[in-house]
Amino acid sequence: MSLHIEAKVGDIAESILLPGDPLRAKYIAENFLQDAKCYNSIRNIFGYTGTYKGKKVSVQGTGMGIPSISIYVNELINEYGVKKLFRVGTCGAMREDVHVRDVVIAQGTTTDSGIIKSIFGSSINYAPLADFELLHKAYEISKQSDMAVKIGNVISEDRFYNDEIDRKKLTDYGILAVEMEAAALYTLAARYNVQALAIFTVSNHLLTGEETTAKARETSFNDMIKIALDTAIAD
Ligand SMILES: O=P(O)(O)O[C@H]1O[C@H](CO)[C@@H](O)[C@H]1O
Ligand SMILES: O=c1cc[nH]c(=O)[nH]1
Repeated sequence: MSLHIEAKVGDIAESILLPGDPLRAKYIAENFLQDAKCYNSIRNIFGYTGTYKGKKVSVQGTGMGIPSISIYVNELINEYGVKKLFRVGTCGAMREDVHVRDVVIAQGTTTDSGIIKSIFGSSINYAPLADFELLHKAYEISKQSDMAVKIGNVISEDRFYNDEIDRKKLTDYGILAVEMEAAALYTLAARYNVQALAIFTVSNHLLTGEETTAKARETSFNDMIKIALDTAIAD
């Protein structure tokens, strides 16, 4: 048992999906995994282990923001030996060529979070990147299934409500979308020499104000979840 996860060592698979929303973890366990068992309910940040196509996979909520995901990622890697981590999150589209319900995969992340400065100081602008092997597999899987996927740079912002950031400049420099955790996932995965990939469903559009209905979101979430699970079990 770690401080925030009550599982025993061995209860959590080496490959894990990480939604921010603990109820999305429950949804994934109930709809995609066989024989899923809940191993964590501390703070209602649920975690489950089951099988997908015969292989052991876990899914763990991480909460919102870099401080929260950092706790779970640290404990999963260092206390439970997790090796492949897939964030399955929602994001807000920032460009016209990214649409609501698209799947976005973060090849790299940009961030205004203090995590980079707190590790590297002010003279290094570290670039948190996806694991290339996982990114390549996820891209191939999405192509085989004809899923619309955009791959590129996303911004992991510290504040959900942020009207002071220069979004025009960020989109001019290629940022596709905004979310709140991937930069920490990629930075910690690099630090501990494990593999990580962040996959998103676009839940809203920052330019048009468009949002998804709960039902539409569920279907497009499913594409993201399938890409993550099939990549998680690929050899
Ligand atoms: O849907 P999740 O995975 O929580 O991700 C996004 O949604 C939350 C904000 O509503 C933040 O955690 C953001 O990164
Ligand atoms: O962080 C997030 C996640 C989804 N949509 C947003 O606008 N921001």
